[in-house]
Amino acid sequence: MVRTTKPKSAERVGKGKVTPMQVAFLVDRYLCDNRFLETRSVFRSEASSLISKSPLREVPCSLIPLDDILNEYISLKEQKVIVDQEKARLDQEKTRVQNLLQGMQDVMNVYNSTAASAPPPPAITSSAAPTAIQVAASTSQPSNSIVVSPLGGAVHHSAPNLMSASLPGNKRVGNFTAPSSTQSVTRKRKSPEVSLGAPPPTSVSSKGVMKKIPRAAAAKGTNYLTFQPSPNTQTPVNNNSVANDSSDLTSTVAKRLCYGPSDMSPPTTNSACPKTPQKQLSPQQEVTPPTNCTILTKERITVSPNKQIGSYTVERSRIVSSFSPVKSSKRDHVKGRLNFDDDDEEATMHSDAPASGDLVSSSYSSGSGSGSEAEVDLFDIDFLNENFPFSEVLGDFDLGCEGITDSCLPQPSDFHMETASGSSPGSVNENLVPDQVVSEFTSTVTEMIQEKDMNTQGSDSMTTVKSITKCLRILSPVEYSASTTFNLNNQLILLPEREREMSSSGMNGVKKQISTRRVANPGKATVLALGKAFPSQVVPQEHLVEGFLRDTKCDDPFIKEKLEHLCKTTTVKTRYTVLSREILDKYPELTTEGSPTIKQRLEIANEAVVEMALEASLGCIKEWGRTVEDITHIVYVSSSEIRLPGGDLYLSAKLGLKSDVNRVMLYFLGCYGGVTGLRVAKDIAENNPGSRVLLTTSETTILGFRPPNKARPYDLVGAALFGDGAAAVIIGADPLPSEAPFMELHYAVQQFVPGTQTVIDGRLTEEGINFKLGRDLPQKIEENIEEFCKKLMGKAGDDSMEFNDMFWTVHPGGPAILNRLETKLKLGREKLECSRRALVDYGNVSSNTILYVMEYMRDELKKKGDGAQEWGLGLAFGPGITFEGLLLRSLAST
Ligand SMILES: CC(C)(COP(=O)(O)OP(=O)(O)OC[C@H]1O[C@@H](n2cnc3c(N)ncnc32)[C@H](O)[C@@H]1OP(=O)(O)O)[C@@H](O)C(=O)NCCC(=O)NCCSC(=O)CC(=O)O
Repeated sequence: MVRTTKPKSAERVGKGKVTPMQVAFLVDRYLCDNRFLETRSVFRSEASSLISKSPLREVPCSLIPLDDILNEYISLKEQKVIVDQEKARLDQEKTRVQNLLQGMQDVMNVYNSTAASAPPPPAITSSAAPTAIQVAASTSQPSNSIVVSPLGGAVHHSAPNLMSASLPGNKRVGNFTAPSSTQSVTRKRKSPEVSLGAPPPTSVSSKGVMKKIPRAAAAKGTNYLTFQPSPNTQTPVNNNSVANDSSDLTSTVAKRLCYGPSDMSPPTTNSACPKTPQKQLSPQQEVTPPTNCTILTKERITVSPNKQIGSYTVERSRIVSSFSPVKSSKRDHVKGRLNFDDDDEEATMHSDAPASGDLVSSSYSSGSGSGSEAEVDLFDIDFLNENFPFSEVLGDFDLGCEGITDSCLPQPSDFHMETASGSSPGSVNENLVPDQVVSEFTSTVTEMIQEKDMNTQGSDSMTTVKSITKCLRILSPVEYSASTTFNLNNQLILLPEREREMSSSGMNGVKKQISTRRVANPGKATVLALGKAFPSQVVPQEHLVEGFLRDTKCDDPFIKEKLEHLCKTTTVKTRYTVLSREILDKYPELTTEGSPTIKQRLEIANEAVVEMALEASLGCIKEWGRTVEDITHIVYVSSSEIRLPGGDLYLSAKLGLKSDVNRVMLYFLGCYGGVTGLRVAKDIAENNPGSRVLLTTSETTILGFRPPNKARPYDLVGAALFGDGAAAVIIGADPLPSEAPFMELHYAVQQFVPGTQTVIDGRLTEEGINFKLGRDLPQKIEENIEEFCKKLMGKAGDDSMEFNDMFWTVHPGGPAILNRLETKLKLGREKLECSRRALVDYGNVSSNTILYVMEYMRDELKKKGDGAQEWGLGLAFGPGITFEGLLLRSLAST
């Protein structure tokens, strides 16, 4: 037993843990052991004060040799350096991983704000928006707020003086004290203002219409007469705008109102995603570390980013075995034998300072737990939300650390990696759908320190083994039709519909259904993205008559009354038009009956349709998320331009498509052209593996604008019904995980009704297009539609399916057509709701309209979730009379 009195603090050396007396004994022992007897004698006399204070005069025999202590000290120092280096390296790794995860989260946020958001509607805004609707003053009076009708010469103080509407065929509305057409067709709709009038006078483009208004000028609004919108009214367009504006896919143009003020308020962006508080992961179970110094940590986090239904699983398994007790006791042994205060006969005592072994293990053992597992529904996590705390959840996630082959770390000879990690870090679930895994990060950090050569007493050895296998698997962000199950390795997997049965009967492990989203049939064309665009001028229906009649210098009360009636019964509330005050100023001959103006009209139209098509295509490609280089084919549909080469080439060039993109131009099909485009794109996509087809439709009514005439009553129908715009979709089969198909084009049919070719009769003349619209069109459609629909339905392979079991995406040629179809097929009132909404919001925009309806239908099907129908029909009608039909399959969540 070695005892000493407690040293006074003033006598302490260094941190006060070793006393001069203890050192003196060690030196004395060293001199004795090495037989430095003379020196020892001198030392003993010189250090007699220290030695004499000790109750022991002689060095205890059991005192550990100084050499040994120093050797151990050096060894431990070396270990500490190694550990510090490793710790620094792991910190770097951690930073790297956190950056990586941040990047992933950013990508997810982008995904969230596009694919997961509802598509935007056409301009117009919520009445609640803090907006002043502005009406442009005449371009000739840029600085005042009075609207001047250049045609009538009258000065008006109200909006009805403004704008024009243009219509296809012979039905056109005139009188365009419209805003300068220098406003871009494609201006962002985020502007809080809906401007009605012309921007500051700008030089009129030689080409006519679509020059962009300088933003600053538009913002100043010096040439605008400002109207306050009614706070209590909101057009359906507004509703849709708010509901759909999040995707930012469409032309976000600051629209100018034509023909006066409206109750429209500016478009708003609605990209907010519901933020759901995250569930806390269940706390890890604390376990008492066993006494073996092996640390095994295994974490697997499997996340399905499907926000609808999903699962997030955290699996942590750690076994922490402390170091060999011998190790710590060795140190204690050393210390103890120096400690003269200890009561223990063996002079062992516990140190306040951590043992060197603790230094090695401390950075890993803190979270020691065992076999904990947390599982959280993605309903509550909102994985794609920007607040999803990836980095928090993943904490000290280690990626890419396989190479902990730091040469300074001794490798244990008896350590097997597989044993430690418990799984192969690189193993990929063989049950996953090909291409479904977007990314997988697996990392194994293994650290092994074997202290073999420490000069310690006895058989002490220290072996530290740390293996951390962490696997983050991000399944396809596509809301894939799948059931979820866990494979043998307990990895979460998603199975497509066609594999579900197999999984339910034969799969081992836990099976858990997290998503029932439908998968497109292999090889079938799907709609992968959608975009739309509109020209700058907005035409509020209630102001159309006055402006149109003024611009066309028509004062016939009969025509006025009839047009007013039709403006109401068409149900249209807003339309967009290329034709503007500026154009009418430049081309006054457009309002003169019989004047040869085809050249002027084409000058305007050719440029305008391509510009709108460009904007719609860009929005669509943005939503799609891939690059223009990935577009292999383009189908361009328009009945509003004529030139060689056609708009397909101009559009391809402006988009920067590859020069070997395969182009198809579909001219002058009329209102069914959008569905024809879908059919052609479908054929291309299904017959060219890997192809991606951009279908763009673009129309303006400028070719058919002309003054009203009693001899052409159908012109008035057109004036009250038609609008301008563009739309685009990407079509492709076998979607990639990064793509988000929402509709399958399952089957397509075109058919004409014999003997009806004169019902819609369009003729190109020197004066533009004359478009005769037969009164009997709704009836002809009614008579033939049922058989046509049944033909399409039959391809779904479900004999029991009835019309009301499907969703209906129908071109809204006019209310009479929709009403007759609804009555004939005994459809529920809600079945044609999307068609009616598109008609109200945009009017009949010819070939584009079906795509606007499809966009609304996409939203509806998503909203319905489980209640959404799987099968639907897409229908459009036009000259011929031609029916174009598609059997559609919704891929929305169910
Ligand atoms: C236009 C309507 C909204 C009007 O409905 P109403 O409820 O007012 O009642 P209504 O049908 O009696 O029509 C009102 C007045 O307009 C006249 N009227 C209606 N349609 C007419 C036409 N095509 N030609 C000439 N006049 C017409 C009626 O004779 C009547 O006049 P009076 O009182 O003097 O008797 C509706 O008829 C309708 O939706 N029609 C279908 C429009 C259409 O054809 N769309 C397809 C566009 S072409 C297309 O989409 C494809 C393509 O372009 O390729």
